[in-house]
Amino acid sequence: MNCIAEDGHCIWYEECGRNAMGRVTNCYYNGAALQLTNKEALKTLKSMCSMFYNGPDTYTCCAPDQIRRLSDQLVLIKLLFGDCPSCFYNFRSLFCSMTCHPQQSHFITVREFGNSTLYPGKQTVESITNVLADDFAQRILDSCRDVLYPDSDQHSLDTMCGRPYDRCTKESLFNYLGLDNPSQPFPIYFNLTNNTCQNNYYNQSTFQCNEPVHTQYENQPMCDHSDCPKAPPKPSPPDVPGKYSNISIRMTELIIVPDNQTFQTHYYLSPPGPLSEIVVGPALDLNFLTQVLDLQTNILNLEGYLPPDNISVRLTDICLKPSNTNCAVFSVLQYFQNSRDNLNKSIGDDFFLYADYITHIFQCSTKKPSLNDTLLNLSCFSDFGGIIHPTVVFSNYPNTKHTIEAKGLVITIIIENSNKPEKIQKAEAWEKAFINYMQNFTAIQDSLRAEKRLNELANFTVYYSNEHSIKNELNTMIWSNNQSNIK
Ligand SMILES: CC(C)CCC[C@@H](C)[C@H]1CC[C@H]2[C@@H]3CC=C4C[C@@H](O)CC[C@]4(C)[C@H]3CC[C@]12C
Repeated sequence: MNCIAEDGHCIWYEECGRNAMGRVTNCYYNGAALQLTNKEALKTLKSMCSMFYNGPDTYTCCAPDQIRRLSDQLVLIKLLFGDCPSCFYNFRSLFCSMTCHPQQSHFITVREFGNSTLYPGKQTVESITNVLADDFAQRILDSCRDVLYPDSDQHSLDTMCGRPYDRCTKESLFNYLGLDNPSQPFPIYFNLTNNTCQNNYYNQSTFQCNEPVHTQYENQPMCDHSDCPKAPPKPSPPDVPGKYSNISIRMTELIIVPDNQTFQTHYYLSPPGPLSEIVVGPALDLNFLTQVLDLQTNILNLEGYLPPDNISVRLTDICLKPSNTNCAVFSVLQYFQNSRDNLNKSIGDDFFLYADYITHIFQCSTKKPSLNDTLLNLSCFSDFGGIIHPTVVFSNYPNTKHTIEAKGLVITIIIENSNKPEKIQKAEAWEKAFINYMQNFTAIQDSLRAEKRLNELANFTVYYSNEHSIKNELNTMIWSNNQSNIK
C-alpha cells in the first residue's frame, strides 16, 4: 500500500437533512477545515472533544449542528461508561476524530454519496470507511472491558459490543458500533490496520482504566476498582448510627389509590438489558404521580389557625426536621425531592429510552437507598435528608421485592410530639386544617365524579387519617370514604 503524502482536508461539513431512511446525514465537503467561531459549539467541543479544541484558533470539519448531535450522543455513551473516565475519554476521541478532525481525509473515505433534499444540488455522505490503528482499537477495548453499567452489575460492553463483554473483540466492537447498533446514523465501516504509513489511519494516545485522565483541558480520576480490576479499591465510609429513636411523634397519613388499576410494561436500553422491560403497578402511572405531587404540595403548604387569636401554624412550625431543614415526609415523590422537574426528567434518543422516572424509582427501591442515579443525575434521598424505604411509601404490592408493582401510594407526614400544651395545640390546629382540607377535597372529587368528570382530580381515591381525626371522631383510626374500596 502506498503512503498518501497529501495535506489532509475535510470529507464533510454541516448536516444535510434526512435521507430516505430517515437518518440525518452530513453534506459532502472536500475543502479545508473551517474556523469554528460559534461560542456554544466551541464550548461543547472543549468539554466533549477537548483533543480537538485549540482555543479561538480551532479549525474543524464539523459544523455546530454536528457538534450538537455528537455531544447529545456522547451523553448517552456517558451513561454506559461514565463512571470510568478513561474509557469514556477514549470513546470520545474516536467519535470526535471521526466527526471533527481537521484532516479527516487522511483516515476517512466516502463510500457512498447521496443527494440532499434539504439543500438541492448538495451531495450527502451516505456511508464511510474509517481506518484506525489496530492497537488504538485494542486500547479502547481494554480500557472499557470491565466497566459496569452505573449502579449495576451488568457490563457496559454487553450493550456496546452486541455480544457479552467477555467475548467482545475489537472486531466485534467496531462492527457493532459502525454497522449494527441501532443509533448509528449511516454505515461506518471501521477498518483496523497495522500499516505503518503515519498519514493513512487514525491513532491517538489513550488512557488505561487505572490512569487518571489528565490533559490540557481535562482532569478526571482513574476508574473505580469495580470498573477496573487494575485500580486499587477505595475504603468505604463508616455507617451513620440511627439518630431519632427517642423522639415521640404524631403522624398524618394518606393512602392514595388510582381508579385505573392496570399494570404497564416499559422498555429501556439499560440493564439487565441490552433491552430490558420493567413492569410497573397502577401507582406508577405518571399522570397519577403528577396529581399526587400536586395534592401533596398543597397539603404541605396548608396553614392551621390556633385559637383564640387565630395565629397561623404552618407545617414547618411543627413537623419533625431530621436535618433541621425540611419536614420529614415519607412519599415516593421524595425520590424526586418533591420536584415536578425531577419527576419529568428522562434521557434517550430517537430510538431508545434509557432512563426516566420509572428506572429511577426502580433503582431507588431495589438498589441501595443512598444511590445517586447517574443516568438522570438524580439522587434517591428525600429533601429532608432521610432515606425513603419503598415499603413505607407503596401499598398493595405483591411482595417486598416487587414494591414497584404497587397499586397504591402512602404519604406519611411526621409531626413532632411534645409535653408542652402550646406545642400540642399548634399540632392540633394544623391537623385540623388538614382534615378540613381533605374533607373539602374528597367532596369536590365526589361532585366531579357525579358529573362524570373523572380526569380532573377525581380518578383516584384518598384515605386519610391523623391524631385529630382519631381524637375527634371515633377514638380509633377512621378513614374517609368507604374502606371497602381498598383493593
Ligand atoms: C449505545 C450503543 C448501542 C451505541 C453507542 C455508539 C453511538 C453513540 C455512536 C455510533 C455512531 C456514532 C455517530 C456516527 C456519526 C455521526 C455524524 C456526526 O456528524 C455527528 C456524530 C454522529 C451522529 C455519531 C454520534 C455517536 C454515534 C451515534
